[in-house]
Amino acid sequence: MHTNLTVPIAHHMKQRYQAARRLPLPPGPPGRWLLGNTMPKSHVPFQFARWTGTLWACHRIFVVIGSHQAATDIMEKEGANLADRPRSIAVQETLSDGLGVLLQGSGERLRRLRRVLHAGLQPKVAESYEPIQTRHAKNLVLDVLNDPKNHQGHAMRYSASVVMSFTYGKTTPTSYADPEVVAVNKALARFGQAIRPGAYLVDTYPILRFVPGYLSQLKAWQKENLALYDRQLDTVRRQMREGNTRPSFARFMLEHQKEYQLEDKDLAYIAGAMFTAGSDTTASAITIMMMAAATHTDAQARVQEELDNVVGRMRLPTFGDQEMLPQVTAFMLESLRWRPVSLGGFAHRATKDIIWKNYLVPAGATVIGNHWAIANDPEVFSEPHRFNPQRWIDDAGRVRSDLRFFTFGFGRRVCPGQHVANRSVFVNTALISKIDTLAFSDTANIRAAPFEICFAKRIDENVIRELCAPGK
Ligand code: HEM
Repeated sequence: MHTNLTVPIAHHMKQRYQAARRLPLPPGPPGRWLLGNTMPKSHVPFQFARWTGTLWACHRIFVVIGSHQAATDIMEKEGANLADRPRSIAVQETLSDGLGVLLQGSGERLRRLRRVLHAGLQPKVAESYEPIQTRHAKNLVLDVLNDPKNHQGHAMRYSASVVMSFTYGKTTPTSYADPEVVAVNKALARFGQAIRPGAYLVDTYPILRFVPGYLSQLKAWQKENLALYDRQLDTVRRQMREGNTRPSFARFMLEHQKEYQLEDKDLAYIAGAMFTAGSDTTASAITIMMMAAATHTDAQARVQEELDNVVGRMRLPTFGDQEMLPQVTAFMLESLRWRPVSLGGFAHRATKDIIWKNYLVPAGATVIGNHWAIANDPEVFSEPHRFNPQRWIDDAGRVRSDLRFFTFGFGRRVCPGQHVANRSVFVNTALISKIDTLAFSDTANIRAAPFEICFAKRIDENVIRELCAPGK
């Protein structure tokens, strides 16, 4: 948080808070008298990263956290007072019928959901999914070699297949055109669209929910989603009755439904949430890692050297090698810091007043840890714009245990899928084929081995045509 920024100008509100609680709010960007700050319409995370501090909008207080220290002190240490989410009428109450995990407010239901998520995704269980990840990562590498242009599509197929495998025990390699994957992706796209800040005015003006027809589209999607998730869980139930299920998260929940006090609807929704939360995110992390590899060949060469030394070329790297592969781990950690998947972070809500360095984060405030700003905090990550995996390595050549980035969010709402996700990124980083900038023909004048580049235009082609027209 930049304490040198000027205070917001929604003065009357600010003074009320200060008088009541005697401490100032963290300073933020200037806003307009009475109206407070105008919320950005696009590229919200980047805009918020420039605006760290307190914002006022629509009579709500937003505290945007942009430094590593403030994230540690507030989001982590005060995690118990920030486990709540701001109310979400459009997505949580309507589209998800109050059943979603990501936007569930704090309290008894959240505790039950997180308990079962933790049990089904904790490190020991995540370890049991490693063979699934290894198998699909090998397919990903073969797909990339076969059709390099479509590497992003392959990463998406990888992530979708892995989620479907460990959630429902699907064994067949999932294609992205698989009707089931198409259906869950449709649900995911609708969720993604609805959750965009400002997508539904009803979250600012709750009265709108009484306007006839206003929420009807979301309600129709809600029915479709629930039917889809029910069908998927029913398949596992049927397989259990027939005695031919494989271990999966869904089976685990069905077997322990009583113990975790979950209703049928909860189960269907939690399993469905695995895809929503874990598919695109993982694909994006893998693609970022590949982007880093393609654009930082020196850093990648170091990873390849380590792989050659530790694993050699007669076998593939495995999870068992990770301890001995600090460069692979560092490359992955740096990719996740360099371009954080959850760029803007998810909103938490303070349920108690939090005091930080003589500032007040008042109860009721929406508190957002801005991953982009924190990743670029020069106090912790020197030259933050540089992609430098070595920042994660200590003097003894090991992965530093004293440095961390908040790839998976904060405190009590930290991503429960992190152990599964990290394994996916690790195994794909270790398996990804080498980008060799010394791959030339053995001839007097060298010729580069085939490689692909995507060109983006800087100048519109019509302008180029015009400039190149005869007589110009
Ligand atoms: C690289 C991949 C992933 C990234 C970067 C990621 C990141 C995140 C972040 C930032 C949050 C919100 C944390 C906060 O509110 O502070 C979150 C929540 C969540 N993630 Fe992930 N995630 C990934 C993969 C996964 C996977 C594979 C799963 C499931 C297997 C998963 C399940 C969830 C769930 C259920 C939540 C909601 C938790 C809650 O609100 O209490 N995520 N994730």
